[in-house]
Amino acid sequence: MPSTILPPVRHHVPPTRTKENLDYADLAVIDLSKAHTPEGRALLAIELCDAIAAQGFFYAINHGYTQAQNDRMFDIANVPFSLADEEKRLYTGNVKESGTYQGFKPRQLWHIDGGVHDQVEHYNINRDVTKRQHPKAMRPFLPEIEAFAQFNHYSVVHTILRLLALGLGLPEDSLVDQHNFSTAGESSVRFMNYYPRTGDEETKTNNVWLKGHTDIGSITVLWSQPIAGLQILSPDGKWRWIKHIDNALVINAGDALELLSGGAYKATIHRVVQPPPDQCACPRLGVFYFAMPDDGVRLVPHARSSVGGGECVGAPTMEAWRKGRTAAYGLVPLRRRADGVEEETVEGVVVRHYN
Ligand SMILES: O=C(O)CCC(=O)C(=O)O
Ligand SMILES: [Fe+2]
Repeated sequence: MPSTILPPVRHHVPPTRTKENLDYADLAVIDLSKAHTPEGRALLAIELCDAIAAQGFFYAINHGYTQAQNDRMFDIANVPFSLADEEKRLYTGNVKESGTYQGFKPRQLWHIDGGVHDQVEHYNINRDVTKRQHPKAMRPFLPEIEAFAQFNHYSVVHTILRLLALGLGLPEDSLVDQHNFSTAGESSVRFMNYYPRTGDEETKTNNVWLKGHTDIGSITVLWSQPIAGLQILSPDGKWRWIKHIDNALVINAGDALELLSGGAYKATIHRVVQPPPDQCACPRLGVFYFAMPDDGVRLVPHARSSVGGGECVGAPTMEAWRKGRTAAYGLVPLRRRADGVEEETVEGVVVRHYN
């Protein structure tokens, strides 16, 4: 029988939530425990499609992970950021050449604005945790990280994809069949740490830490954490804050889902800005699961869906899309439109960045 004693890890004490009265987005809360029956899924599919059409982002609760399991993953998430710089360098991925974020994404890689680069570090682990070597300090936690990836993939992402397929009038497993856990692809766990910036960096970027963007993959699962900063572009054109809910998931659609659904599920534009004054001095630790279709999936709409599709000449595969997007993001000059939105073209598709 496997041991139930988990390797020790320093406890990450989450900062208290902000007392500022922020303009929060009013997001739907989807109760995933209702997805266990076909009747429940039929009802949830309607709720979910309405939520995605209204705001693009939604919360998921009753997903099956306890608060204690969630806390433990944040403790583990903090481990890579406490390593010595030399160790971090050894495990830094070559983002531009490889078109993947596996390993460390160092600070200052991406240009944000006015010559200022990011202060975001992340450590990315493919759901196949054996794909790369990990720093020694991370190795004791790999079985838990793998179990966490499986939980996100099967219990959260597959559940959502079934509901989304139903919403398109497709057989329930149509999208699930394009997101296999063991097929080549880049669905990954990401631990992310934002470091406070200088006043000069804040001024030159208008307090933007991560520019307005859409995510590359199909579904992003963000494990809600107390430091405010994430904002979504609401349908009325205003940026609104995402509120923290204990042990909830904040979920959104990305580019790949927009392409597979023929635009029925839009990739929502979001950004990260400087947290409010009572939180802005703390590093902002995040835990994510970025789900992507399998590398070989061509990003064309499902032919039998209610939005039609199937024919999309020259549409990229997921592999080409994720590599093209990753290699370009924050690293290539952008075309600035008269309205301030910046553009680049990846695999023949126009990608926009918002400030
Ligand atoms: O840190 C956050 O809250 C969001 C990060 C994000 O949007 C991303 O990594 O794509
Ligand atoms: Fe994002």
